[in-house]
Amino acid sequence: MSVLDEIVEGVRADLAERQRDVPLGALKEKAAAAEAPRDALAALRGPGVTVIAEVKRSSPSKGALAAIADPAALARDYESGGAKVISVLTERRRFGGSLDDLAAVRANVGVCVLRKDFIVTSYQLWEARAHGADMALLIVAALEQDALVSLVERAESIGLVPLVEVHTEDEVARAVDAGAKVIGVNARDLRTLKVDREVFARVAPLIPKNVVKIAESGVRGPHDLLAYASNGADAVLVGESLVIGRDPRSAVADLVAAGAHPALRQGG
Ligand SMILES: O=C(O)c1ccccc1NCC(=O)[C@H](O)[C@H](O)COP(=O)(O)O
Repeated sequence: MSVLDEIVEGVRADLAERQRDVPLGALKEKAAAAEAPRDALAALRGPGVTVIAEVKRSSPSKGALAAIADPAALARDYESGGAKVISVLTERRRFGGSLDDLAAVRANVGVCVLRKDFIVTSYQLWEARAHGADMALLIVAALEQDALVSLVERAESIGLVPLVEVHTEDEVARAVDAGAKVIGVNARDLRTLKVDREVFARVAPLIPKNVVKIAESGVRGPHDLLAYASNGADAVLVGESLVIGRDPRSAVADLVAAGAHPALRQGG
């Protein structure tokens, strides 16, 4: 069984418990009462390279990264550094996250919020919206094509922008076929955990021009952002290097400054 399979197995077990505790009807009522979603597509298409900063306590590849007692405070630092989207890992077993983290971040920042998890059912999309998310991650490698297509449609119908994650050329074709408007190329192979920053350069040219392209994983600082941007990234998603550093606000500000360089794309 691959790491991804193991993670998804745990996610399904936790999900079954939540589904017993909170009926879908109650979740839909909570989603209806939530603040309207913010315009994530506009944030991603804005000028410069958009920085998506992640709240990440631990990971299967590195184990514990940072305690993050107050995810909302970290998210506020990210926002004041210039991040336009905050990614919140809500998976519990391997990443130490929760839906409470998502709600706390939503309540404390004005920018868009992404639910980063291993979403396999529409119930999780309703959870994301009910806890204030504007975007939700859908990982192509974790989904059959029919499920991917219906989750993309369902996410959009409830006001979420789906970030459809790929790692290979074939997965790009599946994401495009599913109607993704935002595709993230993860440099990390979720089956082996190996990070290869060259994957973006190889795979991104296959993504249609009108689709937002996000480079995920492996950004250690401005030089990596610039390399991804030179290969067409509209945004970068950064976790580990921000949470292990001493000053996440300045680390985000440095990335934002690099991404605002006039030689790079200027939005649209
Ligand atoms: O981070 C991991 O080890 C990991 C393992 C298995 C599935 C997903 C994993 N990470 C999720 C992510 O995609 C990253 O958190 C995100 O792209 C940020 O990456 P990084 O900046 O390298 O922390």
